[in-house]
Amino acid sequence: MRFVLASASPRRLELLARLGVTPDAVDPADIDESARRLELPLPHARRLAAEKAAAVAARHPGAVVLASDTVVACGRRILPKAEDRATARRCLELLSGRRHRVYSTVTLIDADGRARHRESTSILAFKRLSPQEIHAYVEGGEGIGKAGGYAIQGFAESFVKSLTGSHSGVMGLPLFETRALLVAAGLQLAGLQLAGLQLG
Ligand SMILES: Cc1cn([C@H]2C[C@H](O)[C@@H](COP(=O)(O)OP(=O)(O)OP(=O)(O)O)O2)c(=O)[nH]c1=O
Repeated sequence: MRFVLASASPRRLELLARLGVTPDAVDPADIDESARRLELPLPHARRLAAEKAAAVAARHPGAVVLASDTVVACGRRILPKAEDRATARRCLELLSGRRHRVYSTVTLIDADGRARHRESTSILAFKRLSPQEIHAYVEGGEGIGKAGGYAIQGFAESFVKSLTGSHSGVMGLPLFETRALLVAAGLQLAGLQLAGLQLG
């Protein structure tokens, strides 16, 4: 069975490797990720994971395709993926001293073309960040290319006063939900087998 990861994110490939899964191909969907007017954060994340999976499945008939989307949200507001320093700074100013949510959605299309979906919601509280801390973090560049302008897998973990939910979900691929989808599609998870654990 061919397995295709529909993602350009190196974090997703790394996280998948923790489940003992190496895709046969990595084929980023490259779809329009802009939010629709009045679209709320979770429906937005659901729609994008589904659209990424469908776009890539169309290019790989008969393969199992996994896609994911991660959205950082402050209330009803979707924070952008910070493609430059000015955007990253605005995101951190907004997140400073507040609680926010991170939605990570996963869609898996199996070899028969059936789509299954899971999602994880995390609630994080950031410490209050001084202008100097924001400046230093943004100049360091770690948050560039990341939703919400920060990377929990890096220095930004030290901004997190509390996290309820999924650390891997915040990074981009929630492993609990992903494992369940892979097992349901009949993929062999080497890590679990080596450990002699039961799947399912
Ligand atoms: C909040 C947060 C996000 N991110 C990353 C994960 C995702 O790569 C990115 C969110 O953007 P996404 O649009 O979910 O993913 P992507 O465009 O990078 O990759 P693709 O659509 O091809 O799968 O932000 C972190 O790495 N750490 C974090 O703490």
